[in-house]
Amino acid sequence: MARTRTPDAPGVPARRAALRLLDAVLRRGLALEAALDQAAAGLAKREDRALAHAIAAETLRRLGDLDALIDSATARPLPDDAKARFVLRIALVQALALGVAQHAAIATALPLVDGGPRKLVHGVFGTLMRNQATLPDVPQLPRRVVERWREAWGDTVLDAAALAIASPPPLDLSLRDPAETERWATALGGASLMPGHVRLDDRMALADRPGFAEGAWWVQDLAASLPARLAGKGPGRALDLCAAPGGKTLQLAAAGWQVTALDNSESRLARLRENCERVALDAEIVAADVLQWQPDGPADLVLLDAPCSATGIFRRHPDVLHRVRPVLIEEMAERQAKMLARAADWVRPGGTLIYATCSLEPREGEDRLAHFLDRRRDFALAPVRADELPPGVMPHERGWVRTLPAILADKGRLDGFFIARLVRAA
Ligand SMILES: C[S@@+](CC[C@H](N)C(=O)[O-])C[C@H]1O[C@@H](n2cnc3c(N)ncnc32)[C@H](O)[C@@H]1O
Repeated sequence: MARTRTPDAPGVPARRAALRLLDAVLRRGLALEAALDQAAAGLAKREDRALAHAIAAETLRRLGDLDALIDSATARPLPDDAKARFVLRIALVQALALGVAQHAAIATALPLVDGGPRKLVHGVFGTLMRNQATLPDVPQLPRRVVERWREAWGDTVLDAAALAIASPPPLDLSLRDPAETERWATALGGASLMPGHVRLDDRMALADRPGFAEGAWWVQDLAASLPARLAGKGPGRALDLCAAPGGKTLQLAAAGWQVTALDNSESRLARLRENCERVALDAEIVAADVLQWQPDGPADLVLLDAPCSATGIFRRHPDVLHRVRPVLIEEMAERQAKMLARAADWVRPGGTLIYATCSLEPREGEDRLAHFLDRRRDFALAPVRADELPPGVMPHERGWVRTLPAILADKGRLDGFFIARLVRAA
């Protein structure tokens, strides 16, 4: 006979959704954002959905430290996938990182154990609280990430990456009109790191901020805004490949390009369309697969913001720290090589190709560029100059851009991006 569960007390459904989210990321390898709709399906209130997301995201940022605490308080380590471990992570992260009162954190977590070891969970949580357990100031990164990034970038960048997840990332805005940078930085109470950019530190709702309704700006990480900045100004025909939700489309359109924005995700294109409408900028929108589609003719500019492991945006998407494995990186690198080969064919002689990924994996950046230049003698790097980048960000000596979490450390840091600008021989 099916067991009926007594209805959850207030506060429990959000924690149950957080548990489903963690399960989706850690046991099924899904992306946090992709799992959110299903995990939070039963939650009527937006605040509950936001709380479930915040608990899961902070748990993923702090996973190693939470597990170390749990292991310090159990006689034998709980299996990695034990429900008791998941529930303890959820209770502890609330009490130690999210400012939830201890009694509320444990009272709303215990019902998640269902028929499991409630006493054990209660006991471990109680012991840690009595011992005044704390989380370290600098979170530990997962071992696999440490190994990969140490080899690629060294210890300084690794330390910066750990520090980068200790505090919430700033919110960057791109302005429709860079000439109005000072005006909007003042009106929004933010700081500008280069023309057309404003950085905010508070978490006020976007729609309540000056300039939102009139479409004066859109949310876009500063590093993510660099590829389209490096395209310069139109006029000309631009293909924005893998365009949704459209940050770069808006930049290109605002800079005077006649943009065709292509993506294979209808739902993400719907957001691109909304963004274009709000900001009153125009683009031709195409729902298609880069690996199948053909344009009518060549373009002056092709920007390929290729799908990637997204490990460069680990501050906002900490799930990548746990679910991205070498096999996924290789799959992505292969797809990027195919996309880049097609994108290159669509650039007119003398035109520009920009390749970008929000990844901290050289396989998706530097290696892709080397592989491409080896095969396409009709393309050469158009070296990026320091004065095209925010002060404090330098191009690589060979002309591409690699942003790392150690850059602009005192100003809120940057996401990890790789950007190469190439020209096709005339
Ligand atoms: C890094 S995101 C793009 C971000 C976007 N350029 C921006 O600035 O807002 C990568 C995009 O690639 C799209 N994508 C993945 N595979 C694709 C394919 N085969 N053809 C077209 N788009 C694809 C995804 O739907 C996703 O929107």
